[in-house]
Amino acid sequence: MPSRFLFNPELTALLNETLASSPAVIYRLYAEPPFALQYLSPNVAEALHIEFSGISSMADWMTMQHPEDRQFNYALFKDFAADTNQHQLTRRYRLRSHADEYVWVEDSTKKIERAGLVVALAGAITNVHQQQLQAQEAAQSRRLLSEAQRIARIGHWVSYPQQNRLEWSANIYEMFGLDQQSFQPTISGFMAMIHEADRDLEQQALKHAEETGEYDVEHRVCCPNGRIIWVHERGEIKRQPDGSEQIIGTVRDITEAKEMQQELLQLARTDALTGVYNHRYFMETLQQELTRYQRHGRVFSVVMYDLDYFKQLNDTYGHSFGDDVLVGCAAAMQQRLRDVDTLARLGGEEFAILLPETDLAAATTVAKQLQDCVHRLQLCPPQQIEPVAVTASFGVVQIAAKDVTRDEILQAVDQLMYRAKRQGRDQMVCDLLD
Ligand SMILES: Nc1nc2c(ncn2[C@@H]2O[C@H](COP(=O)(O)OP(=O)(O)OP(=O)(O)O)[C@@H](O)[C@H]2O)c(=O)[nH]1
Repeated sequence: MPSRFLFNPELTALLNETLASSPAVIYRLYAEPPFALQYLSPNVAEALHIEFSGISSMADWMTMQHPEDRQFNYALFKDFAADTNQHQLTRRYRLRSHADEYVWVEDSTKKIERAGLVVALAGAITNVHQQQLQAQEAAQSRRLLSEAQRIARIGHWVSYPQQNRLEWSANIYEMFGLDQQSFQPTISGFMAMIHEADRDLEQQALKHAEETGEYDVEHRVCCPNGRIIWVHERGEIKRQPDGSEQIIGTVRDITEAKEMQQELLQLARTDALTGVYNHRYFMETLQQELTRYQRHGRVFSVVMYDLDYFKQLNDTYGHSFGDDVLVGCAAAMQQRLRDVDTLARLGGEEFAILLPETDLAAATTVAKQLQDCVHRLQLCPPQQIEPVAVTASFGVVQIAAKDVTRDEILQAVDQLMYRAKRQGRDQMVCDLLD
């Protein structure tokens, strides 16, 4: 025990006896540098596992501290002692133990004042080693989790539907391009960020969650910075003892995967040479339109066309020029058609067009305009000045029987087109399929 006490020895003994088994080390210092020690409770070795002999001032205490904590800690302490507005200082630092290891302690110092003057500094030091290690471990786990979530583009959230309250992990703010300090998420605010076209999906997912407890949905989010991203959300409803609900979930940025999926889907639907739809997609779309007609009587027509004397064109000007004609012709047609129409290359130089909500008269008008498009193609073969005249033969059919199949439709329009070929080409043959 330090022997330099100002107190009455009897009182000191009493104090030492009282504090001997205390978990906190109690001390008292002079208020002026070098902050000499007035009193130190006798439990230092037991409570903090450190060797205290020879400690008589703050400077000595400093030598016991971890080199990384020392400077910062002393500066903090001196500022506190000098600052008349600061009455208490609490900080954590490491002290060298008997075993030459460092122990985390929490040191809380208060000013003792008499008649407005600081006469001493008194404090308590407690061993917080385990607590600090656990806190550091927890902080490290949080950092790792956050980092892993950032890499995986995942965030986690908790929503409280009854209170319109939403809590987001830091990654979500980053994902949506929002500032965590200034943006306050709410359920209604987030709902407003969901892409209009996906709101029904979201409502269905919420309804499903009410029934099953599980929430699972993919939708787009319109971020305030103008970016539109795709996310996959999964969650579980937790019912609280007070009857309220809480949904805990994750959100994953799947924009890249979605874009790739869309690209692949587009590739799978597209004819590589001309960029218009391919045979398979045309057949799917035709089936859908036929089903709509059978259910709701929504009228539609199909046009098929085939370029005339295309073999001759290939043979004369080369296959590559033939390709240019196919591409140029498809592009001209596409430009003329509506967004709802489906232009597809069925193979070779044969194309088909699905015209929803179009009767035979309107389909015939469209086919005439397409025929003009072909006539107007101004494509010059290599080393030629004059463009080549291109023509096509057209078959046009309006579906007027509900019991037909899509193969029968294709067969019918194909026959009409071949009739146009037989009748001399560069013309169209139109009919009802009833
Ligand atoms: N350049 C090019 N030619 C193709 C392509 N696909 C098919 N062809 C050619 O198109 C030609 C079609 O010839 P045919 O079926 O006899 O038809 P056509 O010469 O247009 O005669 P009609 O249709 O009766 O007027 C063939 O020579 C095919 O090789 C293609 O992708 N590019």
